[in-house]
Amino acid sequence: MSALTTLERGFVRATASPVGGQLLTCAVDGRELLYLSPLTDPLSGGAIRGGVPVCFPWFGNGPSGALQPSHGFARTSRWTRLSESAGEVVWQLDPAAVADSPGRAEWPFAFLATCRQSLTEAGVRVALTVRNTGEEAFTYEALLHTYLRVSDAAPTRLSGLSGSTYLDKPNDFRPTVQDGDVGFTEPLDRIYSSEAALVLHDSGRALRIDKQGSATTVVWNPGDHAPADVPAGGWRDFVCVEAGNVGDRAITLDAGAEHTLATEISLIEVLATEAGR
Ligand SMILES: O=P(O)(O)OC[C@H]1O[C@H](O)[C@H](O)[C@@H](O)[C@@H]1O
Repeated sequence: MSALTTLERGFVRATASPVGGQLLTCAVDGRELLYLSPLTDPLSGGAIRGGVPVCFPWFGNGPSGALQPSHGFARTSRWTRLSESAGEVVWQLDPAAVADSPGRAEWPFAFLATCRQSLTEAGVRVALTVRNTGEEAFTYEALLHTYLRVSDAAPTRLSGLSGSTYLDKPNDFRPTVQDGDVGFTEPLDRIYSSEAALVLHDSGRALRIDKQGSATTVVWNPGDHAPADVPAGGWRDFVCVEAGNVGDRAITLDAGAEHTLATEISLIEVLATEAGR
């Protein structure tokens, strides 16, 4: 298994893994924007807990609720590094790379996926392009499952979703309208219908989350019931804000068509408390 890729542009540094074609870390002037669990191994071939996993061609267990692996075969597949420069890496996944992957038989279409990770002046842009290289139309879900590092999830607030409707997963996907900022004082798992840009207010800083080609945003924090590859209390170290097209906003591509889903994470404000540390 080849090593991690490192990127550098100005004050921004990042690392990425061929497993999942996945961005792992991105620091601006030494301030890490992404969470990466200390219990995860980015080269083992299993799902990586943290960074920006690429979920494709389905979200969760798919429209039927029965598909495996969770979030599709792309995140545990080995992607090919197509090109690399100091500030950008492009990964590619094609049918040959997933021929033996669990779940491939349930989604057998001809596709080409590229994931472009480009450093910006204040963070990183991740863009997933999926092309239909076959002769029949297909439908897929995709999600850039971004783990944003925070100093403490509990007082963190996410603005930009007020007035949007979300499906509340823990409550049988009940449609609910967001009133004001999203807080993280309790576990949450929501699928918002929204194309809006967002701002995450941590106690020491603010991150801006921009999206393109994305009709849904998933917001997730597991609270104390975090998966086993998150250390005890580790839920406080991240919130997931995930640009995607899932559920009834899945993408259908005709033969030869392509679609790009992108998210850009930028450090926009550092408060005195963090600037001094
Ligand atoms: O444990 P994973 O397969 O990585 O999934 C982690 C989480 O991803 C998304 O945010 C889903 O909305 C959650 O329901 C899921 O628990």
